[in-house]
Amino acid sequence: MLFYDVELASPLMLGTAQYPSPAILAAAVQASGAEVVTVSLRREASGNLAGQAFWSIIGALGTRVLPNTAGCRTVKEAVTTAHMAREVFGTPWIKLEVIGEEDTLQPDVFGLVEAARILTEEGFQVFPYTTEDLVVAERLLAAGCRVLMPWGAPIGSGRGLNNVFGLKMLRAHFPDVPLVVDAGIGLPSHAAAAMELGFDAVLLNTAVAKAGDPVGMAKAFALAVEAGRLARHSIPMEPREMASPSTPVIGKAMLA
Ligand SMILES: CC(=O)[C@@H](O)[C@H](O)COP(=O)(O)O
Repeated sequence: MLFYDVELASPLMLGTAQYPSPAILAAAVQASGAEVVTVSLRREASGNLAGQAFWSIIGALGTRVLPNTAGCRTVKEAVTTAHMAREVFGTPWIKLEVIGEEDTLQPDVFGLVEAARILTEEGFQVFPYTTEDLVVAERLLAAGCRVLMPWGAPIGSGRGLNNVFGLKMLRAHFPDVPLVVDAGIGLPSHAAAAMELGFDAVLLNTAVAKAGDPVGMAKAFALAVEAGRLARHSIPMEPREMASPSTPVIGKAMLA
Protein backbone atom coordinates (compact mmCIF):
# COMPACT_ATOMS: atom_id res chain seq x y z
CA MET A 1 0.00 0.00 0.00
CA LEU A 2 1.21 3.48 -0.88
CA PHE A 3 1.12 6.29 1.62
CA TYR A 4 1.40 9.41 -0.53
CA ASP A 5 3.41 7.49 -3.09
CA VAL A 6 5.67 5.91 -0.47
CA GLU A 7 5.62 2.13 -0.26
CA LEU A 8 6.14 0.79 3.26
CA ALA A 9 7.06 -2.83 3.94
CA SER A 10 6.05 -2.68 7.61
CA PRO A 11 2.45 -1.87 8.55
CA LEU A 12 3.54 -0.65 11.98
CA MET A 13 4.07 3.03 12.77
CA LEU A 14 5.44 3.93 16.17
CA GLY A 15 5.21 6.97 18.43
CA THR A 16 8.36 8.24 20.13
CA ALA A 17 7.01 9.69 23.40
CA GLN A 18 7.15 8.39 26.97
CA TYR A 19 9.97 5.83 26.64
CA PRO A 20 12.09 5.21 29.73
CA SER A 21 15.24 6.32 27.88
CA PRO A 22 16.49 7.26 24.40
CA ALA A 23 18.35 3.93 24.23
CA ILE A 24 15.16 1.98 24.89
CA LEU A 25 13.31 4.10 22.33
CA ALA A 26 15.95 3.29 19.71
CA ALA A 27 15.95 -0.43 20.57
CA ALA A 28 12.14 -0.58 20.50
CA VAL A 29 11.95 1.11 17.10
CA GLN A 30 14.50 -1.34 15.75
CA ALA A 31 12.68 -4.35 17.22
CA SER A 32 9.36 -3.14 15.81
CA GLY A 33 10.63 -2.99 12.23
CA ALA A 34 8.73 0.29 11.89
CA GLU A 35 9.79 2.41 8.95
CA VAL A 36 7.84 5.42 10.16
CA VAL A 37 7.97 7.10 13.56
CA THR A 38 5.77 9.95 14.64
CA VAL A 39 7.12 12.88 16.61
CA SER A 40 5.22 15.54 18.49
CA LEU A 41 6.84 18.91 18.06
CA ARG A 42 4.95 20.61 20.85
CA ARG A 43 5.43 17.83 23.40
CA GLU A 44 9.11 17.21 22.75
CA ALA A 45 9.99 20.87 22.53
CA SER A 46 8.73 21.30 26.10
CA GLY A 47 10.04 18.01 27.51
CA ASN A 48 13.30 16.82 29.05
CA LEU A 49 14.86 16.08 25.71
CA ALA A 50 14.04 19.46 24.27
CA GLY A 51 15.53 20.78 21.09
CA GLN A 52 18.49 19.50 19.16
CA ALA A 53 19.20 16.48 21.40
CA PHE A 54 15.81 14.96 20.70
CA TRP A 55 15.90 15.66 16.99
CA SER A 56 19.35 14.01 16.81
CA ILE A 57 17.99 10.88 18.49
CA ILE A 58 15.13 10.75 16.01
CA GLY A 59 17.47 11.35 13.07
CA ALA A 60 19.69 8.46 14.21
CA LEU A 61 16.77 6.01 14.08
CA GLY A 62 17.05 6.01 10.30
CA THR A 63 13.29 5.90 9.81
CA ARG A 64 10.95 8.19 7.94
CA VAL A 65 9.50 10.84 10.28
CA LEU A 66 5.80 11.64 10.45
CA PRO A 67 5.65 14.82 12.54
CA ASN A 68 2.37 15.31 14.39
CA THR A 69 0.37 18.18 15.81
CA ALA A 70 -0.44 16.39 19.09
CA GLY A 71 -1.67 18.78 21.75
CA CYS A 72 -3.17 21.26 19.27
CA ARG A 73 -6.69 22.35 20.01
CA THR A 74 -7.35 24.92 17.32
CA VAL A 75 -6.93 25.10 13.56
CA LYS A 76 -4.44 27.94 13.98
CA GLU A 77 -2.27 26.01 16.44
CA ALA A 78 -2.29 22.92 14.23
CA VAL A 79 -1.41 24.85 11.07
CA THR A 80 1.40 26.74 12.83
CA THR A 81 2.79 23.50 14.27
CA ALA A 82 2.68 21.89 10.83
CA HIS A 83 4.70 24.79 9.41
CA MET A 84 7.32 24.33 12.15
CA ALA A 85 7.42 20.59 11.51
CA ARG A 86 8.06 21.06 7.81
CA GLU A 87 10.96 23.35 8.62
CA VAL A 88 12.50 21.07 11.25
CA PHE A 89 12.10 17.76 9.42
CA GLY A 90 12.00 18.83 5.79
CA THR A 91 9.02 16.61 5.04
CA PRO A 92 5.59 17.42 3.61
CA TRP A 93 4.07 14.68 5.78
CA ILE A 94 2.02 15.77 8.78
CA LYS A 95 -0.13 13.74 11.15
CA LEU A 96 -2.86 16.21 11.83
CA GLU A 97 -4.48 16.22 15.25
CA VAL A 98 -6.97 18.89 16.32
CA ILE A 99 -8.26 17.80 19.71
CA GLY A 100 -11.82 18.79 20.57
CA GLU A 101 -12.71 17.14 23.87
CA GLU A 102 -10.63 16.74 27.00
CA ASP A 103 -11.84 13.43 28.52
CA THR A 104 -11.52 11.40 25.35
CA LEU A 105 -9.08 13.56 23.36
CA GLN A 106 -11.63 13.08 20.58
CA PRO A 107 -10.75 14.93 17.39
CA ASP A 108 -12.56 18.18 16.62
CA VAL A 109 -13.60 16.94 13.21
CA PHE A 110 -14.80 20.36 12.04
CA GLY A 111 -11.45 21.94 12.85
CA LEU A 112 -9.69 18.90 11.41
CA VAL A 113 -11.36 19.25 8.01
CA GLU A 114 -10.61 22.98 7.92
CA ALA A 115 -6.96 22.52 8.90
CA ALA A 116 -6.60 19.64 6.42
CA ARG A 117 -7.90 21.85 3.61
CA ILE A 118 -5.51 24.69 4.48
CA LEU A 119 -2.51 22.38 4.74
CA THR A 120 -3.16 20.37 1.57
CA GLU A 121 -3.53 23.65 -0.34
CA GLU A 122 -0.08 24.55 1.00
CA GLY A 123 1.38 21.30 -0.34
CA PHE A 124 1.34 19.22 2.83
CA GLN A 125 0.53 15.51 2.68
CA VAL A 126 -1.91 15.18 5.54
CA PHE A 127 -2.54 12.10 7.70
CA PRO A 128 -5.65 13.18 9.64
CA TYR A 129 -6.36 11.66 13.05
CA THR A 130 -10.12 11.22 12.84
CA THR A 131 -13.06 9.16 14.05
CA GLU A 132 -14.71 6.36 12.07
CA ASP A 133 -17.44 8.78 10.86
CA LEU A 134 -18.08 8.22 7.14
CA VAL A 135 -19.22 11.77 6.42
CA VAL A 136 -16.13 13.24 8.03
CA ALA A 137 -14.04 10.79 6.03
CA GLU A 138 -15.66 12.05 2.80
CA ARG A 139 -14.96 15.65 3.80
CA LEU A 140 -11.33 14.89 4.59
CA LEU A 141 -10.87 13.22 1.21
CA ALA A 142 -12.57 16.17 -0.48
CA ALA A 143 -10.15 18.46 1.38
CA GLY A 144 -7.27 16.64 -0.29
CA CYS A 145 -6.28 13.94 2.22
CA ARG A 146 -5.13 10.68 0.60
CA VAL A 147 -4.78 8.73 3.86
CA LEU A 148 -7.19 8.46 6.81
CA MET A 149 -6.28 7.59 10.39
CA PRO A 150 -9.37 6.62 12.37
CA TRP A 151 -9.00 6.07 16.09
CA GLY A 152 -9.20 2.62 17.61
CA ALA A 153 -9.99 4.08 21.03
CA PRO A 154 -9.05 7.25 22.93
CA ILE A 155 -5.34 8.08 22.88
CA GLY A 156 -3.45 6.35 25.66
CA SER A 157 -6.43 4.23 26.75
CA GLY A 158 -5.19 0.88 25.45
CA ARG A 159 -8.79 -0.23 24.94
CA GLY A 160 -8.29 -1.62 21.46
CA LEU A 161 -10.93 -1.35 18.74
CA ASN A 162 -13.91 0.34 20.42
CA ASN A 163 -16.16 0.36 17.36
CA VAL A 164 -15.41 -2.62 15.16
CA PHE A 165 -18.60 -2.12 13.15
CA GLY A 166 -17.70 1.51 12.39
CA LEU A 167 -14.18 0.55 11.36
CA LYS A 168 -15.52 -2.21 9.10
CA MET A 169 -17.90 0.28 7.46
CA LEU A 170 -15.06 2.68 6.87
CA ARG A 171 -12.97 -0.06 5.24
CA ALA A 172 -15.90 -1.15 3.08
CA HIS A 173 -16.75 2.41 1.96
CA PHE A 174 -13.21 3.37 1.04
CA PRO A 175 -11.60 0.21 -0.33
CA ASP A 176 -8.86 2.13 -2.16
CA VAL A 177 -7.91 4.68 0.50
CA PRO A 178 -4.96 3.81 2.75
CA LEU A 179 -6.42 3.47 6.25
CA VAL A 180 -4.36 3.45 9.44
CA VAL A 181 -5.84 2.67 12.86
CA ASP A 182 -4.29 5.27 15.14
CA ALA A 183 -4.48 5.41 18.94
CA GLY A 184 -5.97 3.33 21.70
CA ILE A 185 -4.24 0.09 20.75
CA GLY A 186 -3.21 -1.71 23.95
CA LEU A 187 -2.23 -5.21 22.92
CA PRO A 188 -0.70 -6.94 19.92
CA SER A 189 -4.01 -8.78 19.46
CA HIS A 190 -5.73 -5.40 18.91
CA ALA A 191 -3.24 -4.57 16.18
CA ALA A 192 -3.70 -8.00 14.60
CA ALA A 193 -7.47 -7.48 14.66
CA ALA A 194 -7.12 -4.14 12.86
CA MET A 195 -5.03 -5.81 10.15
CA GLU A 196 -7.53 -8.69 9.90
CA LEU A 197 -10.24 -6.08 9.23
CA GLY A 198 -8.21 -4.97 6.24
CA PHE A 199 -6.55 -1.85 7.59
CA ASP A 200 -3.28 -0.99 5.93
CA ALA A 201 -1.32 -0.08 9.04
CA VAL A 202 -1.58 0.73 12.74
CA LEU A 203 0.03 3.58 14.63
CA LEU A 204 0.65 3.21 18.34
CA ASN A 205 2.78 4.63 21.08
CA THR A 206 1.67 4.08 24.67
CA ALA A 207 1.32 0.29 24.46
CA VAL A 208 5.01 -0.06 23.64
CA ALA A 209 6.48 2.90 25.54
CA LYS A 210 4.68 2.00 28.78
CA ALA A 211 5.16 -1.78 28.60
CA GLY A 212 7.32 -3.41 31.26
CA ASP A 213 9.68 -4.39 28.44
CA PRO A 214 9.16 -1.94 25.58
CA VAL A 215 11.61 -3.76 23.29
CA GLY A 216 9.89 -7.11 23.80
CA MET A 217 6.51 -5.50 23.25
CA ALA A 218 7.70 -3.78 20.07
CA LYS A 219 8.71 -7.18 18.71
CA ALA A 220 5.36 -8.65 19.75
CA PHE A 221 3.55 -5.90 17.79
CA ALA A 222 5.77 -6.53 14.77
CA LEU A 223 4.75 -10.19 14.77
CA ALA A 224 1.09 -9.35 15.39
CA VAL A 225 0.69 -6.98 12.45
CA GLU A 226 2.33 -9.49 10.15
CA ALA A 227 0.03 -12.25 11.42
CA GLY A 228 -3.03 -10.04 10.95
CA ARG A 229 -2.00 -9.00 7.46
CA LEU A 230 -1.28 -12.58 6.39
CA ALA A 231 -4.62 -13.71 7.83
CA ARG A 232 -6.44 -11.02 5.84
CA HIS A 233 -4.69 -12.01 2.63
CA SER A 234 -5.43 -15.67 3.32
CA ILE A 235 -9.22 -14.97 3.36
CA PRO A 236 -10.58 -15.99 6.79
CA MET A 237 -13.51 -18.42 7.05
CA GLU A 238 -16.99 -17.00 7.64
CA PRO A 239 -18.21 -17.40 11.25
CA ARG A 240 -21.22 -19.77 11.56
CA GLU A 241 -24.18 -19.78 13.92
CA MET A 242 -24.17 -23.58 14.33
CA ALA A 243 -21.54 -26.21 15.02
CA SER A 244 -20.09 -28.08 12.10
CA PRO A 245 -18.00 -31.19 12.88
CA SER A 246 -14.40 -30.72 11.85
CA THR A 247 -13.35 -34.29 12.65
CA PRO A 248 -14.44 -37.27 10.50
CA VAL A 249 -17.05 -39.47 12.22
CA ILE A 250 -15.70 -42.80 13.66
CA GLY A 251 -16.17 -45.59 11.16
CA LYS A 252 -15.77 -43.23 8.21
CA ALA A 253 -12.11 -42.46 8.79
CA MET A 254 -10.05 -41.65 5.75
CA LEU A 255 -7.58 -44.41 6.68
CA ALA A 256 -10.26 -47.12 6.56
C1 LIG B 1 2.04 9.39 19.27
C2 LIG B 1 0.76 9.86 18.72
O1 LIG B 1 0.67 10.38 17.67
C3 LIG B 1 -0.45 9.63 19.52
O2 LIG B 1 -1.22 10.79 19.49
C4 LIG B 1 -1.11 8.46 18.89
O3 LIG B 1 -2.36 8.72 18.51
C5 LIG B 1 -0.87 7.20 19.63
O4 LIG B 1 -1.83 6.86 20.56
P1 LIG B 1 -1.57 5.69 21.63
O5 LIG B 1 -0.54 6.24 22.57
O6 LIG B 1 -2.89 5.45 22.27
O7 LIG B 1 -1.05 4.51 20.91
